Amino acid sequence: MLKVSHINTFINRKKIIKDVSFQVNSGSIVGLIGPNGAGKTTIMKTILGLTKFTGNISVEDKTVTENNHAALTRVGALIEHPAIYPFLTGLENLKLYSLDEADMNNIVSMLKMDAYINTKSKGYSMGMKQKLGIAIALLNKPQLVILDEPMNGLDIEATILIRKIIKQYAAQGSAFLISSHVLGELQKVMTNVLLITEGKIIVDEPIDEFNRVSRQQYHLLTEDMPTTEKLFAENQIPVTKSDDYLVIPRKLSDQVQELLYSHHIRLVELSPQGLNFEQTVVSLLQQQRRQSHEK
Ligand SMILES: Nc1ncnc2c1ncn2[C@@H]1O[C@H](COP(=O)(O)OP(=O)(O)OP(=O)(O)O)[C@@H](O)[C@H]1O
Repeated sequence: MLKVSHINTFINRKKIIKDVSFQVNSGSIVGLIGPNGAGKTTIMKTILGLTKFTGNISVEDKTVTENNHAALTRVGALIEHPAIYPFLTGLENLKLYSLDEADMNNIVSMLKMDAYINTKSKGYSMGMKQKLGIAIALLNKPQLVILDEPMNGLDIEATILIRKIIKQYAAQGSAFLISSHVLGELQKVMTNVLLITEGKIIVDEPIDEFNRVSRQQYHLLTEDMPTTEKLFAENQIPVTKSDDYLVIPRKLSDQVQELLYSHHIRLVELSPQGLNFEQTVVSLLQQQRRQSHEK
């Protein structure tokens, strides 16, 4: 569906996105997550042909370029603030983009916007504008929907509703690329995780695989934690801290035990640990930062 191959994106001659490749398949919901300034919005803008880039982007095998947006006719998007004309009503805004009135009316009622859709959008609250932006992105049965922070400003009922609609559209074959800072929120809908930091993708996995691997961590406690930490740093053992413990990858548990034994540091606890999604993301970002400092 969407294929992104080796893209580099430049803003003011600075490379912001660095050799990024990934795919979004029909029916999948890909969560694009990463710290502030990682490049999430820039990737989305690049896919929409709104930035200068090198590499290749295609939607259903049609190539997107900065000057040719023909491949994007069946792509819906909400990036940053919704593009809404304030002196038009919600419905008039939708009509600017809609190709099918029945589809448009269905989206209005699905998103529960009937009560205000015929009033001028300048009077809308932030959440109402956000819903209108999502409605625009969902018009015309899109093959691909790109949503940057879609839950911004939405109350809990609207959030649950949007989540349900996203799943419904995906079940009918639409592909989604969604960024969010609310990891718990994305976790409830996404089928795949894309983790980006400093313009590079460091994880691209189905969510089940990501969750499986994230459980492969051990909590470690020794009788002398400062020396243990120093020893691990000297031996390039990647660790992260979690409360009083150190967290190590399972595959290194034998090596770690030997190292502690040979330095006469007594092991107090070494136990398998299921990190939650948020902890895993933080741990991966910490590891990545350490690796890029070592280079
Ligand atoms: N118009 C611009 N001019 C200069 N630098 C920019 C511009 N847009 C983005 N950048 C830079 O590109 C990098 C990536 O920004 P981007 O907005 O894509 O990050 P993000 O992951 O969406 O962040 P956030 O989570 O804070 O929204 C940042 O370092 C940012 O400073």
